[in-house]
Amino acid sequence: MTSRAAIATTADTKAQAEAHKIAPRGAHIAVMGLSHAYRKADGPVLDDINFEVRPGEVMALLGRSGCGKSTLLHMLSGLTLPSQGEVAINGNTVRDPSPKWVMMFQAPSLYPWMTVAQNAALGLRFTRRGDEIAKRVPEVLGLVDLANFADRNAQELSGGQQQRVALARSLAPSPELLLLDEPFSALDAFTRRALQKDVRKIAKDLGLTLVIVTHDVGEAVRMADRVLVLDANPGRIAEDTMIALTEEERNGGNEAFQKEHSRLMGVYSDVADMGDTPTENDFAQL
Ligand SMILES: Nc1ncnc2c1ncn2[C@@H]1O[C@H](COP(=O)(O)OP(=O)(O)OP(=O)(O)O)[C@@H](O)[C@H]1O
Repeated sequence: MTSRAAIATTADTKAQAEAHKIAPRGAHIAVMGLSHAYRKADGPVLDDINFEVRPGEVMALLGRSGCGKSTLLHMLSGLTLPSQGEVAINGNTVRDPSPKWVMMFQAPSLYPWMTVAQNAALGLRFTRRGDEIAKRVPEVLGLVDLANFADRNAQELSGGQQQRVALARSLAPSPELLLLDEPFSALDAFTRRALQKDVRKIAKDLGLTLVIVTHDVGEAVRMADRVLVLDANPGRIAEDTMIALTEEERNGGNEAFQKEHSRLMGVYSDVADMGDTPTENDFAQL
């Protein structure tokens, strides 16, 4: 007789295989000698940035307000072109936005009068892949845990649920790369943590590459395999560090997490010249 555990394992494997069919392998990113000035007179916002992101890696860009994180993310997406240097994705220079790399922002920007399913379908409509909607939308709503909300109006959802719809809309065209610009910063702590965990899991299950901009050390420790800490005026990479935690440890409330959080907080404090070290209060928020 087949055991329950065996059935569960088969189902998991099938779900994973399906998930891998949904999205291709994550993108490889190479940033080479990138510098940028919005206006010559103001001097560079970013100066000589060089790094690579491996396919399937989750990378956090951590830095103080104004250090150029969003500017760098816009350059990864092709929304802004650098004054010098280049971004290459899978070996091709990025010159324009593409449905293969999608951005998510703090505001989910849904159409409130449309249903969840209609909003989730927009990415496919805009890329003229309307024929895939019937199959893809239920798949991505399942991934973001909103399968039962397909027919609800977007305005009836909570902020966290709306961000899940925005995520489903981003995932529908099967991107290789997700670029997140502080997407959870307007949410309460519990909703934020649930989304941090789920987005990392989805990226890992699908093999997507993920780059997230944040100034929240806890978010970087929970989500990232690797963190680039940016210096300001001009923005430069001051530290490139791995987060060595298991998936379970990333949930917080354990010694390994607190150690990584404390270490990264120390690095960030030094780079950002905040002159403070982690306190008991910082841990109270973990
Ligand atoms: N379109 C623009 N035109 C001119 N200057 C800009 C433009 N966008 C950003 N800047 C300037 O570039 C610098 C970096 O801005 P950016 O938004 O990239 O920083 P950030 O690290 O993402 O900040 P935050 O965490 O507050 O969002 C800032 O001094 C900002 O004023």
